[in-house]
Amino acid sequence: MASRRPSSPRKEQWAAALRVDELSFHDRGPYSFTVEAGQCVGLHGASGAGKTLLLRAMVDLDPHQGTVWLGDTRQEEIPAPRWRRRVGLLPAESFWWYDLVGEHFSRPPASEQLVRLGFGPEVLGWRISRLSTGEKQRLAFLRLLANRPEALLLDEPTASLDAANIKRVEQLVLEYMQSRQVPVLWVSHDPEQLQRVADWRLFMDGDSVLHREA
Ligand SMILES: Nc1ncnc2c1ncn2[C@@H]1O[C@H](COP(=O)(O)OP(=O)(O)OP(=O)(O)O)[C@@H](O)[C@H]1O
Repeated sequence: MASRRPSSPRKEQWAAALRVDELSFHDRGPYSFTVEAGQCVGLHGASGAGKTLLLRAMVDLDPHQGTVWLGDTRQEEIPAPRWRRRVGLLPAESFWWYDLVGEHFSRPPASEQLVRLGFGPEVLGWRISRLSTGEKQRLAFLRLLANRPEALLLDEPTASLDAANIKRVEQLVLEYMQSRQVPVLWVSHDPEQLQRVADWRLFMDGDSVLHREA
């Protein structure tokens, strides 16, 4: 983990921690943990353990008890769409509802980020139907960053990518996290990836328990 932090200029910073407070949903939980500002926590556990459900509850996509805090703001204090802009979820499978890539960006993506993930500006005119799975995953990630979320919830964000693009996405997340001091919760089945990106890890077992690991 020692060499993982790229240096980058400090931009706008929010520096708010993300705190999960006695969160339970369906028949799981309660879960409590904190991701500090500028920190990446890796979340792993067996398939079906409930990692995706946890992320969905954190952005109020499923019914739940307990709450989530971003700094001093409680999830239920602000309308769900606004909360989801502030706490950005990258789902394992991205959703696309318009014909063209560019129609899905509320703000234009940073051209430097587009280039780093292998795209030129013309990608904004591409049809969604022509995209490969990996292209969709990279573009969904860029769409998320373009909204400038104050916290990132990443559900297997590199599952469909080749080794070079995995490294680029990891690098971009860490730069964004560090320069804006956002908390990041990163779900992955790859222990080596979590070793590279995470400050510490949470293991979700089948008995609704989260174990903190170094
Ligand atoms: N709305 C729901 N209500 C109840 N159970 C659900 C609901 N959606 C999913 N599940 C179940 O909850 C379990 C946990 O699903 P989840 O997708 O969170 O697992 P996961 O840990 O993310 O797994 P994977 O690593 O395979 O992505 C699964 O058995 C799933 O079928």
